[in-house]
Amino acid sequence: MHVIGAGGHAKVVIDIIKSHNNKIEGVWAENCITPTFLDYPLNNYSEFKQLNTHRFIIAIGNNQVRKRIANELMTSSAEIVHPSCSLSASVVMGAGCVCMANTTINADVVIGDHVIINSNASVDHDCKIANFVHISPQVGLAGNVTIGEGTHVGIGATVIPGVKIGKWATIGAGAVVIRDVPDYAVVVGNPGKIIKYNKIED
Ligand SMILES: CC(=O)SCCNC(=O)CCNC(=O)[C@H](O)C(C)(C)COP(=O)(O)OP(=O)(O)OC[C@H]1O[C@@H](n2cnc3c(N)ncnc32)[C@H](O)[C@@H]1OP(=O)(O)O
Repeated sequence: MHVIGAGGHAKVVIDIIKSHNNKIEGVWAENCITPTFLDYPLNNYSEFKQLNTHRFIIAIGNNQVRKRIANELMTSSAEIVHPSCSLSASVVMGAGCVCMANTTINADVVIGDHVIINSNASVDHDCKIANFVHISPQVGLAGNVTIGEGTHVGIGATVIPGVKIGKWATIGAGAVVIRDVPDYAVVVGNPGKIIKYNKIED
């Protein structure tokens, strides 16, 4: 498996790949400031396309960067699921997703492409999570929550049933979201309130 990215998120993804006894075939980064990453030689991402392989994971936590690279590569990529993840058989998951340790994803959840479900997060029945979303560690999504493309739900946030969160929004760490959130909104606190809007071109 090839890993694109050489930051903290990539370290955790590499651990998951190794937990399945799969080999790390190469690590690739846009800015190779060091010759190695962990124990692996660091390769320049600009040369990755020439490999023409679908055995890769985009291990970059930033949702916009992950989307740009996914659009550049245009091939399906692997999904990485930690062995401790509790995944309902009815979950539908797109390409390039990462589910980290101790995540729970319950019945009829639909997850798009290149989504991160981070450690100890809980995604309950019938949630719909669009492409390039990041659900941070310890997040709790109740049933029937909808999350739009590119949104980042911060560590420890909670979302009550049926709430719809728009695209490229940010939910602050520890927020309790009890109302729908518009596109690009940044929401913090309990109950969650909008403090500003992201300036993102998607
Ligand atoms: C494995 C991993 O590491 S996964 C990564 C997980 N990362 C996260 O969970 C990060 C989540 N990010 C946050 O919570 C951030 O604080 C954000 C995105 C909500 C806001 O960040 P910024 O845009 O830099 O806002 P800034 O720090 O200037 O704060 C603006 C105001 O909101 C308040 N605020 C910021 N974050 C929060 C929060 N989580 N809860 C309550 N209030 C908050 C600040 O106190 C400040 O209030 P003030 O104007 O009265 O002083």
